[in-house]
Amino acid sequence: MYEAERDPYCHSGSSVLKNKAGLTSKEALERFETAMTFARSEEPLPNGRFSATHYRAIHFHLFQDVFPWAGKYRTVRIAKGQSVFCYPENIAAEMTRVFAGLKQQRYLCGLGTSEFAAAAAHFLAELNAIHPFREGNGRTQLTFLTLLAHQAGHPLDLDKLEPDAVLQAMIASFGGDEIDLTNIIADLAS
Ligand SMILES: Nc1ncnc2c1ncn2[C@@H]1O[C@H](COP(=O)(O)OP(=O)(O)OP(=O)(O)O)[C@@H](O)[C@H]1O
Repeated sequence: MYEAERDPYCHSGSSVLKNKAGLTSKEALERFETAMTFARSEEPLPNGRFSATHYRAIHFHLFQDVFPWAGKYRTVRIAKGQSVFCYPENIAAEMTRVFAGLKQQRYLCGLGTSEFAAAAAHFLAELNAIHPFREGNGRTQLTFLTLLAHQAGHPLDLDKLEPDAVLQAMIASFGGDEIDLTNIIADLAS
């Protein structure tokens, strides 16, 4: 049923997201997205209190040149592979819940590396299951995790990051298995 619905984020008859540059080819949009988000990632990132508002501000910062809805929660249902993400009507409440949990855990400060990695993996798995934005969730997750890890005293060495392994670990985390994701974060943090 969802597959048959028209995606208001795309022009009719196309699967390319409407964008600020008016690009209509998937490849051109990907190149544009990569260039613009890279340039924005080199700028100072928005300061914030590691809240849902802060998370949205980071998405806005990275994607402001690309999508008119940067920083805004999606309004359509989305899935990847077998993973069906949070329905749009529940996103705001779920984001509030997950970020309240982060606050309750004192933003993961004061933990040893393995405890930090396990808690960060769980947080990331929950964020991924929500997938609050129509696009750009992965880049926002990684940017936010980098900031969170830094302030928690476990700065990440992103040169060690292996995108394929992270993707497999994220998919496993959707099914409730957070071990690989925990190990990857522990490795990046040490
Ligand atoms: N089948 C899946 N199940 C669960 N999570 C998935 C699946 N496929 C990809 N993901 C996760 O979804 C996120 C990517 O989401 P999205 O495509 O919105 O972000 P992006 O920033 O546009 O893309 P990317 O992270 O690939 O640059 C990543 O964290 C990725 O690990």
